[in-house]
Amino acid sequence: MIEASSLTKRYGSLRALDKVSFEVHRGEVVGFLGPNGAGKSTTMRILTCFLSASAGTARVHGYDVFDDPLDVRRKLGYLPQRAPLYGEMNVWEYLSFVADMRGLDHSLFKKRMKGIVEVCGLAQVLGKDIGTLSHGYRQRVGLGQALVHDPPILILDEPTSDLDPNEKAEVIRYIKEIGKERTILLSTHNLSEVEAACARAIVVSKGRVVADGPLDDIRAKSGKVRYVITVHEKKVFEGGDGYRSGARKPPTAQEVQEALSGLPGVTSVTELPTGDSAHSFQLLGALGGDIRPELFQLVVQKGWLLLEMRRDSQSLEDVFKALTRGDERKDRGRKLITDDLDDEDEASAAADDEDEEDEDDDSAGDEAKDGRDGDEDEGAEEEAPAKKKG
Ligand SMILES: Nc1ncnc2c1ncn2[C@@H]1O[C@H](COP(=O)(O)OP(=O)(O)OP(=O)(O)O)[C@@H](O)[C@H]1O
Repeated sequence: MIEASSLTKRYGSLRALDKVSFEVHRGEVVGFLGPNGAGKSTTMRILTCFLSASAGTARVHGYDVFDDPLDVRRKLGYLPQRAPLYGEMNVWEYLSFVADMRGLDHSLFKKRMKGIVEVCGLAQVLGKDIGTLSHGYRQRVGLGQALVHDPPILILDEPTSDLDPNEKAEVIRYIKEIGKERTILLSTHNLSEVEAACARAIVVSKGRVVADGPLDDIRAKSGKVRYVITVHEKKVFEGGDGYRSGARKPPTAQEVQEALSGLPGVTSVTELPTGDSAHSFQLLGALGGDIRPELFQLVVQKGWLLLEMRRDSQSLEDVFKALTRGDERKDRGRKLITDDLDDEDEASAAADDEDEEDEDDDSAGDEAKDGRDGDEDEGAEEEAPAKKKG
């Protein structure tokens, strides 16, 4: 449904995308992950025909984003980072306006609205001015506008940024619902959202794809497995049994740490924050083995009171950090275009750079014109639609 092939994008001397390639298949909800400045929005804006690539190709639902932008736009709904909303319109008027722009006749729009209102949770606010809505509701309206023409593919650029935790959870719930029948590419910084909504993720760092696959495969990328063990620090049982009796003294954190570090296969032991009455440690070990039996034996032998023991592959967050380490907002170290341009790239770079000097996030729609498609009106439609008079 989405196919990006060696997409490269230069902004002046900065190579924002460097041969980005991936595919998204029918029915998938794919997380598009990366730190600030990794190139997520740039990729999404190319896929949605708001920006032209400096090199490479992209197809959406079989249509080329450069050659067939109108067909591409018919097949996809796009929620940019800042949803294109008009504060003084009420929700119904706004969605009806978007439907007009999409060429939907009114009866079809009304029919569609039933589903959209339900799936985006808009029933309570249809008559309210958008300017008076909370961020969470505005994002739901943004989702609604992306769905008006019933597209099979949705591209959502950080739809939950700026939302409070409750609003985030709500919007993710609606995205999951929408994802039952559609293909979705969802960019976010929030790893728990990816874990909640997606089975697969693509991780980008410094303009390159550094991981692409099912979440479990990405978690396993570190090749390490994590154990968490928590023992009680001073538990005394009613009947006098527990640490107070016999030789069993409450263990100190140092004692526990040393004993855990001595287990075979353990590569690192880190203390985790806990309440006052427990010692908790994270252990890293090789993916192949399982040291839980040895852990259990150690606990028994030492007479510790075990509160928790679990084993999981490293968290997505750990792997994400490892994969994108050194990717900084300021683009330090990002490859400059003069590094390794081929002749063709170099010839077009100067012209592209001139075109792109004026680009900023609010000038959507003015970029798909550098010789690839030139369809400016359509480009302006989604991200900054011209408002209808009257
Ligand atoms: N119009 C532009 N002109 C010049 N540089 C740009 C422009 N848009 C983006 N960039 C740069 O390109 C790189 C990729 O930006 P992009 O917005 O695609 O990243 P992102 O992963 O979406 O980041 P964020 O999560 O912060 O939105 C960044 O270094 C950014 O500063």
